[in-house]
Amino acid sequence: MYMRNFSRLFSAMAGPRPVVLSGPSGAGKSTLLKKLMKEYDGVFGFSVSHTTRQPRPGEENGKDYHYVTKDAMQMAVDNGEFIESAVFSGNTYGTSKAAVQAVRAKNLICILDIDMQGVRNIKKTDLNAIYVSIQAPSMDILEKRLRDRKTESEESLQKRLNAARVDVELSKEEGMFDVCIVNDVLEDAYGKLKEVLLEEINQVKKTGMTL
Ligand SMILES: Nc1ncnc2c1ncn2[C@@H]1O[C@H](COP(=O)(O)OP(=O)(O)OP(=O)(O)O)[C@@H](O)[C@H]1O
Ligand SMILES: Nc1nc2c(ncn2[C@@H]2O[C@H](COP(=O)(O)O)[C@@H](O)[C@H]2O)c(=O)[nH]1
Repeated sequence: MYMRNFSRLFSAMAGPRPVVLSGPSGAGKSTLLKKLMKEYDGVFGFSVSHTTRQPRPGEENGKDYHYVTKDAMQMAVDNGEFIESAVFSGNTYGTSKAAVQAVRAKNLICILDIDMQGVRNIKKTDLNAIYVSIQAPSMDILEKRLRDRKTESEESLQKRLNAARVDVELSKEEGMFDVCIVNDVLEDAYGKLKEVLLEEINQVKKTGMTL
């Protein structure tokens, strides 16, 4: 029900199409979106999710995530504050209506970095997003990247690798994604991502200049 209300409110706000990045943990979504936001300052805005997981070293509350307790998250979900929420690797994550509206109010391209459950739920809304799957070249490379990132305990790493195996299969479903980018050489993957988003980028740049 709240999803439909949100959709009505959202479709009333014309603007650039949001971009959903999804793919296994460690595939390189954050790396790619940070490059995009740095190169196109004033074009993209990140939808800051809520999470019950602990912040990693270097992550900032309100910038990378809104870090909340399980109780606070549950209360906000029950209040209908989220467009979607999902449990991933033992923690809850969610996209609030406020996070997306904050970006859209500035007429920026809203980027969401969400898991496959989130993709399925966002697809039920009127967000009219561009869905981009980011994949690692292989499970071995994915595991190496996750281990080298040094953010996960062995238990969390195994949970993420298990989720990744499911994720890889689900992402092959017909019509799930508009495009799939294999993030092997970072600059090549980044080039492909820019190519996919070029039309939206140019539109925002053009509109920005006439404001
Ligand atoms: N093309 C690449 N080649 C080598 N290493 C990469 C490449 N892309 C990203 N990495 C590295 O792999 C690790 C995982 O990348 P990143 O954190 O961006 O993944 P993610 O998909 O956002 O993961 P999560 O879903 O867990 O947030 C990071 O240490 C990053 O520096
Ligand atoms: N469904 C949602 N998934 C989300 C959201 N924010 C992040 N994520 C996904 O969670 C995993 C793990 O992220 P990490 O930062 O702990 O490594 C990753 O796949 C993200 O894409 C959200 O709001 N909703």
